[in-house]
Amino acid sequence: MATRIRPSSKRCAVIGGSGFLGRHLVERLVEKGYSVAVFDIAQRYEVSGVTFHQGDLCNKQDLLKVLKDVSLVFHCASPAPGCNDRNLFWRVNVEGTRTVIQACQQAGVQKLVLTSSASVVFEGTDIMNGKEDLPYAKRPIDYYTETKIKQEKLVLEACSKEKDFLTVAIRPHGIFGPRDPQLVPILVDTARKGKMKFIIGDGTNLVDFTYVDNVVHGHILAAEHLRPDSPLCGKAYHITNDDPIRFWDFMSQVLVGLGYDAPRYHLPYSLVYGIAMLLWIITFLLRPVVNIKPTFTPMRVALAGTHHYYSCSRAKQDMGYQPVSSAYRPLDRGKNGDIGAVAQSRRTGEEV
Ligand SMILES: NC(=O)C1=CN([C@@H]2O[C@H](COP(=O)(O)OP(=O)(O)OC[C@H]3O[C@@H](n4cnc5c(N)ncnc54)[C@H](O)[C@@H]3O)[C@@H](O)[C@H]2O)C=CC1
Ligand SMILES: CC(C)CCC[C@@H](C)[C@H]1CC[C@H]2C3=C(CC[C@]12C)[C@@]1(C)CCC(=O)C[C@@H]1CC3
Repeated sequence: MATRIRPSSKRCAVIGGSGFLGRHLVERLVEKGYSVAVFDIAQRYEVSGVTFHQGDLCNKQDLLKVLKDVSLVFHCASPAPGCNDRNLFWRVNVEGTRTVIQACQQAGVQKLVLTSSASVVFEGTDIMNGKEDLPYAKRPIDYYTETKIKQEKLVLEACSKEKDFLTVAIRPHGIFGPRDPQLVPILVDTARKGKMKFIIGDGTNLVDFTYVDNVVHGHILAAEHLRPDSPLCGKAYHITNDDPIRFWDFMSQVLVGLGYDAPRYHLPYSLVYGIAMLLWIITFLLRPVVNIKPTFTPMRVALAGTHHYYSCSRAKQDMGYQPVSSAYRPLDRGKNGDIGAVAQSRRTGEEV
């Protein structure tokens, strides 16, 4: 029987490596001396020493070409949470992740680190200092959450010491930082349309917004601590700034920092949630005729009006996690308005 030569543990692949989080992860891995292959449906940048492979993760043959000589895989690809296409979410997050697992096993990959989401336990009601043992949402609030739950279960259940295939899931929440395609752009777009005048609820709800460097750090620590004898095998880990902030303070600081007015007038949470639900039903019924994208989806309203912050004590205990960038407040924006650039400058010492 032919023996397979194990690739170096510093050879890895990042599926979804062209995305926001993926690119930060790739850059940090390169800094740490890893040799990195990116697999993504699109190539959006170039980094010396990184190889790019354009392909769909639902295609096993495409994946096998890249995974054949890596020992570690990070899977951080997903359709954008705001997209409302159930078939796409199922195809990529569920069927595609099944294909990723099979391809990893067939190629002899030893470790798979999944980017899951803390939203897998969020049902639209308050979560305060939530630990990883909270049950998965029984009534997921949207297709994104529904398929992230399935995806996480698939990856964690595939963990097998006998098969020499170890898995772990990282659950970040509300990631922000340089090149964020979602949080600040959606917020600014909403403000430009004059729709950010209202505070949903009493405005005191605490949430986690997590700086992208911390999320990257959590992923790499998880990969490096994932061994057959470690407690990480087949487990999920919250990664946060360990510094929850009032949702509406964060929003106001970003908006005021960028020259917009802070939201001022309060609206009752249940009223706004009810309207968002009604709008969602109407857009669903009208979808065969016209494709409308409401700004205030039930998921966004729920996130804006409830507490949702999580404990990262399991990550501290099992992998020595500590936030690498903590005392950041979004008011400290750069000259160009890129709030993430400020936190990055704290790390690099550059002026922004
Ligand atoms: N941004 C956030 O606040 C949070 C994100 N996450 C998770 O983090 C991960 C990364 O998210 P972001 O970087 O924010 O998103 P992103 O949209 O910037 O990156 C996702 C990447 O996946 C790629 N991709 C999508 N479908 C693919 C397919 N079929 N085959 C190959 N590549 C494909 C896209 O081209 C993109 O480059 C996702 O799994 C997301 O669920 C979890 C919690 C919070
Ligand atoms: C329209 C306003 C009420 C809200 C504008 C800001 C929102 C765009 C963001 C506030 C919390 C964010 C968030 C996510 C996306 C962007 C927000 C809704 C996620 C859903 C991204 C994917 C995840 O896994 C969980 C995130 C939770 C927080």
